[in-house]
Amino acid sequence: RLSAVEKTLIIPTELDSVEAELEMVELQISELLEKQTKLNSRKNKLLQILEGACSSVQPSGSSKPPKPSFSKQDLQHYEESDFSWSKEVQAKLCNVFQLSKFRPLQRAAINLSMSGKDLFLVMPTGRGKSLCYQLPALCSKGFTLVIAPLVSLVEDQLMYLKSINVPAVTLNASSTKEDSKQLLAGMTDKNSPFKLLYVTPEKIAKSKLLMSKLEKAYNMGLLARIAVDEVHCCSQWGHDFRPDYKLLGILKRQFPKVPLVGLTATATSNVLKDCQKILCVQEPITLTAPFNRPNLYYEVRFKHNEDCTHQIAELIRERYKNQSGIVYVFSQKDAEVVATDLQKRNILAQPYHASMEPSDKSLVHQRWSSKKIQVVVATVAFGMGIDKADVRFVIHHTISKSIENYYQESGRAGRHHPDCIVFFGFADIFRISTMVVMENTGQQKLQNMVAYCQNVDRCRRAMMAIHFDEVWNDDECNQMCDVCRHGNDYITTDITKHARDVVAIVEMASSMDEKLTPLKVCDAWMGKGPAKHRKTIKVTSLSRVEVESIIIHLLLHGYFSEDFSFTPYTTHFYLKLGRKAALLKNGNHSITMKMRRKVSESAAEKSSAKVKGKRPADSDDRKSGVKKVKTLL
Ligand SMILES: Nc1ncnc2c1ncn2[C@@H]1O[C@H](COP(=O)(O)OP(=O)(O)OP(=O)(O)O)[C@@H](O)[C@H]1O
Ligand SMILES: [Mg+2]
Ligand SMILES: [Zn+2]
Repeated sequence: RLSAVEKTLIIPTELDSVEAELEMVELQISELLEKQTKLNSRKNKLLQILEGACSSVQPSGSSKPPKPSFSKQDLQHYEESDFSWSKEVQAKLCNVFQLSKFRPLQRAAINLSMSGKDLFLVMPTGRGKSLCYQLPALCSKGFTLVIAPLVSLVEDQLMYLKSINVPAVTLNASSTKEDSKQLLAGMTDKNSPFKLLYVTPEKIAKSKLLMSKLEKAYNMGLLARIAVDEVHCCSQWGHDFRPDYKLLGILKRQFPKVPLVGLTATATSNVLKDCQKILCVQEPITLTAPFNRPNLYYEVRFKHNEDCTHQIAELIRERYKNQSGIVYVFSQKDAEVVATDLQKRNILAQPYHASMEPSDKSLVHQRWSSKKIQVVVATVAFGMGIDKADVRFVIHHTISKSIENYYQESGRAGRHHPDCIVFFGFADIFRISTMVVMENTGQQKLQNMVAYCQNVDRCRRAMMAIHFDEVWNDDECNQMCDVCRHGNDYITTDITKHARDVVAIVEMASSMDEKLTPLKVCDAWMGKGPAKHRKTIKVTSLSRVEVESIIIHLLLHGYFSEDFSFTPYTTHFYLKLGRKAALLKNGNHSITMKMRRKVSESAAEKSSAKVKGKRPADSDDRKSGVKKVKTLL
């Protein structure tokens, strides 16, 4: 038997090696999971392609004729506006919802639903799915039952509906007895005191009283429709499975004659098939609005902090002369500052953010819509109800906090070949990161956005498509993104040595019980840190942009990770070693990275001044004669 002393000597060593091995196992697990996700998405893609191929080569004499699916002609029929309810629908669109026209597929979805069909509606986030059940609810006898996953989501909807005087209610844990009683009575009132009843799926599962009232309303013909929002939550294969959604099959079983509409922004065909089974819907029609907006040009530019507003001003004054646009910024303060900066440069710009008086906000909106001002410098608060066809540019002064947000914000651009440019700044990543620190998947979503910006070799649309789980063919971009337009304007480099050097800096700091922010790490690595660090650091000769790109790459790939520290006033972002950092100890491990070729800045600037009216990408295009290309590293 080991003596106590021997134990204290031997066990720590073994513990170390077990821990190291565990780390490796965890790493392998996470890599396998990543691989699984990729393979699954590839599988789905192949299945869909196969599905398409099979249906087009179906032999005519085959024993099982293909199921009649919803054809283009069918869709055309439902896009018409000569149904018996069309006049009322149009009037309510204008008078109640205060919208001038439908967005793609909204009319078809509403007509299908009004015709009593079961429907799955897949439409990108922010495109107006809610209208597709709210408007029919107003044009039908009785009320519509809406299932939504979150109380907060329901509250948002109720607030909005209240503001436009649509009677809607919810039954949840915080409803008082008196309210619940009144509400339940309303369900069987022929005069329907409300047109929409929102509940969470738990409520359906748990409240027998609710089910019995629904039954009664159904028998009286007052249950007009069932809407299941975020319908992908039914399926375990979806990205947001909620067990209570599994029980919603009861609705179609109990109320087979009530049309159901399921809504989601992201669902593959397999997920939808699963939802169909779970919800017990026989033959739903699926309408899918393509996420792709072919006329938008997507571009990412590096942000060199001080002159970002200058660059934006140049763009607005030259390329977008007299044309409307939006500049999205990170904070209310930024909105004020950037707007003032632009004004100083003789651009008609005004800020827009949540703390402004409602009357001021609508004044800015009005002035912009009527072209009295050219640019709105806005936080994300600027969004609701913007539908201006001639928005020529949407420039992001700061990256969005997720691809979903970016898609939605850049989507505010109009129909005439607008440019969507995002300025990708190193420091901004950490500002946003600390802002979303409390959100469940905040960091992951931000990382995806950062990866979108950092990407140099994949079509921007492809990146979004993958994110939204869409089938995508790279040719469809038509060179309408900077990556497609510039083809192979990047190089692949081995950065292992650099990675070791910069990881060593963070390691050194932590051995001295110090924490470094990403900016401090950059400085230290470039030899600008405090003297006590400089002795032990291998100072790099890389440029600032290169240094930043490498740190971002290491962060995205798990060699670094975020280390938050909270004070009563603010949250700090420090870098610490990530789960993969240990791999660098292995002499055989290597890291490669794809980087943009660096165009000599003065040359780029000169040519961008010349290409008035051309697309931004042309300014640093190889074709435009900029030959001074210096490769990175
Ligand atoms: N036809 C239209 N014209 C202009 N704006 C519209 C139209 N239809 C809807 N909108 C606006 O679009 C915004 C987003 O709508 P909605 O909340 O229904 O999106 P959604 O598709 O449900 O997105 P998510 O997937 O994020 O839930 C709302 O501000 C709504 O007023
Ligand atoms: Mg919605
Ligand atoms: Zn592209």
